[in-house]
Parts: sequence; structure tokens; C-alpha cells
Amino acid sequence: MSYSKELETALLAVQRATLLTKSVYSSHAKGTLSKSDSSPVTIGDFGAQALIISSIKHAFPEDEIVGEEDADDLRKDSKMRDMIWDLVQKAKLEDEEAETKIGGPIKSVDDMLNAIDSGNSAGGRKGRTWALDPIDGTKGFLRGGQYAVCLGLLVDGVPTVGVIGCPNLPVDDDAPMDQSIGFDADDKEGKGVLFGAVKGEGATSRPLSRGALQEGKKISMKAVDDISQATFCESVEAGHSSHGDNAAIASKLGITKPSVRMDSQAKYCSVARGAGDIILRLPVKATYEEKIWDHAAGVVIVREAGGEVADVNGKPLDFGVGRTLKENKGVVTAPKAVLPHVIEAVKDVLAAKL
Ligand SMILES: Nc1ncnc2c1ncn2[C@@H]1O[C@H](COP(=O)(O)O)[C@@H](OP(=O)(O)O)[C@H]1O
Ligand SMILES: [Mg+2]
Ligand SMILES: [Mg+2]
Ligand SMILES: [Mg+2]
Repeated sequence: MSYSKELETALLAVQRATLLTKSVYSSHAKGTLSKSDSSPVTIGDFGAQALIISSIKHAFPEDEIVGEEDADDLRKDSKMRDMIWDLVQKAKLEDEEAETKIGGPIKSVDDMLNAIDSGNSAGGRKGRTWALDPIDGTKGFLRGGQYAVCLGLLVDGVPTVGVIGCPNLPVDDDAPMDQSIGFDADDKEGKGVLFGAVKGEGATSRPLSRGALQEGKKISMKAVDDISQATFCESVEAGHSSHGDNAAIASKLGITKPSVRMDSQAKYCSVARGAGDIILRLPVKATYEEKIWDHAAGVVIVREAGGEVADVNGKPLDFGVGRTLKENKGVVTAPKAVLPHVIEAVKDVLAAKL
């Protein structure tokens, strides 16, 4: 079946939400709270979740949504709630037809809080479920690094549509992947990319705009003939991915170039357009369960660009078991043809640690 309406809705919804996040990114007051797992959340995360869920509910009222955030803290904190309401009202696409397609503005504060809380689906194997990460890489967002607004559609547990907005990546698909950021609030610097993919139909990138969608261009991964020349990427945060294990695996593969460290699913987008080759996310803690919203959209984009993902044991990622990837450990991404080789190196390094 065709997913053209799903793709268009997701592209517009993510694009509108990036406008909100950009306004928070360039302001000093990010309204940061600490969540129960002591990870940060900002007014940008809440506002983006409200806008995207209201877009999905407008176009597909029956669909389930697994969103990272909930509104519990906001129901107790009127100052924070008012800051978010202000942001949400200002974030509008400058194209009436586009804005109408995603339902127009949210009507009231209660509707905004209810939208945020509609991301409470338990997920699962049956039916249509959107996995939403309103700001992925919140720590990068706070540090002035990369971050991404990520929305994936799972159909019977299978990642089927993926859309990611990366306001701080260069528009040029051939730009090298480095850590230079330099965000420009007036969009003068050629930064801000919107990636999209539908299972079986390929992946595209287009510049983020403030109105109607720009035209998309096909993207694809680079072929890796000599794995020792591959570029590998990993999280900036050592608490999210074991830099030591990642380095040992790279060395086993003969890779001598240092890793490129980047926050968020901007990593998936970068390798999907050939700016890097391999992503290593080796678990830091054996008990950590990866969240489906941290991977669903990126997995569709990377697969449609010629890549494949698996966990550290080479098992396919199972998105149909709830809000987390509890049947998997870690995530490894590479061009399809070389993934088995990378997984062998991962297994060797992990076995040597036992
Ligand atoms: N101990 C841990 N291991 C792996 N991932 C973790 C983690 N603690 C938090 N994360 C996840 O790492 C994500 C960011 O990934 P990256 O390091 O690639 O930027 C966070 O997403 P959010 O920023 O959306 O909360 C969070 O869900
Ligand atoms: Mg978070
Ligand atoms: Mg995330
Ligand atoms: Mg997040």
C-alpha cells in the first residue's frame, strides 16, 4: 500500500516542530527539567511533542503514538506550561495549505497537555503506532550540538515510514561529517535538513523550510570497498554508548581514523547520505533497554539508503515488543553488505571481555 499521506503528514509535522525547537535553541531560557531517570527535558521537547501529536491525531485519529514525554510535570508547573503554550502558538508554517494539512494551531492549553499525554501507547506487534522523539539528543541540544526531531511509523511492529528533522546539519548532502555546528537562527548558513523514507521506496533529503515542503533529493549510503577506510560514528555522551568498546571494535576492523562523535539520530541521517559509514552503539549498562523512539525513524532512513541495523549479537531489532527494544542489546549500523563483518568484530570484542 502507499504511505504518501503518512509521509507528507510526518514531513510537515516534523518541519513545523523544528521551528519551535529552533526558537528555543537560540534563546537562553530552555526551561530544563530533570526527569526521574535524571535525564534532561526542555520546553522544546514538550512543545514539539504537542505539535507533532496534534498533527498526527488530525490526519490519522485512530493511530497509536509512543512518545517520549508526558505532561505530568507541566500539570504541576504553570510557569513552564505557559512558556510552552506561548511557543506552541507561535510555531506555524508560513503556508496556509501546509498548515491546514496538519490541522492548524492547537486550540487550548488543555488540548496541548492532552496531546502530549496521547503519546502514552504501550506499543506492540499489532496495528499502526507512531514512535515520536520530539527532541532526540536533548543533551546535544543544550550543549549547542546536533539534535533531531524524529517520527517513525510502525506497521505491525515493522518500521515503515521515517522522518527526521536536523536543524543543525548542513543542507549539502556531500558536506563532510564533522562536529562544526555554528547554528544560524536566520537560516543564512545553509543549515537544516529534513530526511524522509518509506519502506521499499528509498530515502530523501530536502532543506528544512518555514512553509511548504521543498523538493526532496534521493540519498544513499556510500559503498565500502575497504572497511579499514570506513568512518565510524558514535554518541558524544559516553554514558549512552561505550566509547571503549566502540574503539576496540573499530581497531579490530583495521580502522585507524578517529570516530566522529555526534548527538542524536543525525548519525543515522549522516551515514544514510554517505557522510559516514558505520554507527556503533555498544551498551554501557547491561540492563539498559534502548527506546523505540531513539531508532524507529533512523532505521527506515538508513535501510532505504542501503544500510542495515542489528543488535550486538547480530539479531534484527524488534520494534514490536513495547516502548523499548527489550529483546535487543545495543545497535550496530552499517552498509548491508558489510554488516555481518562488523557484527563478527563486535562479537569478538565482547567475548574477549568475558
Ligand atoms: N544509558 C543509556 N544508554 C543508551 N542510551 C541512552 C542512555 N541514557 C539515555 N539514552 C538515550 O540516548 C539518547 C541520545 O542518544 P545520542 O547519545 O545518540 O545522542 C537519548 O535520547 P533523548 O535525548 O531523546 O532523551 C536517550 O533516550
Ligand atoms: Mg530524553
Ligand atoms: Mg532520544
Ligand atoms: Mg528525546
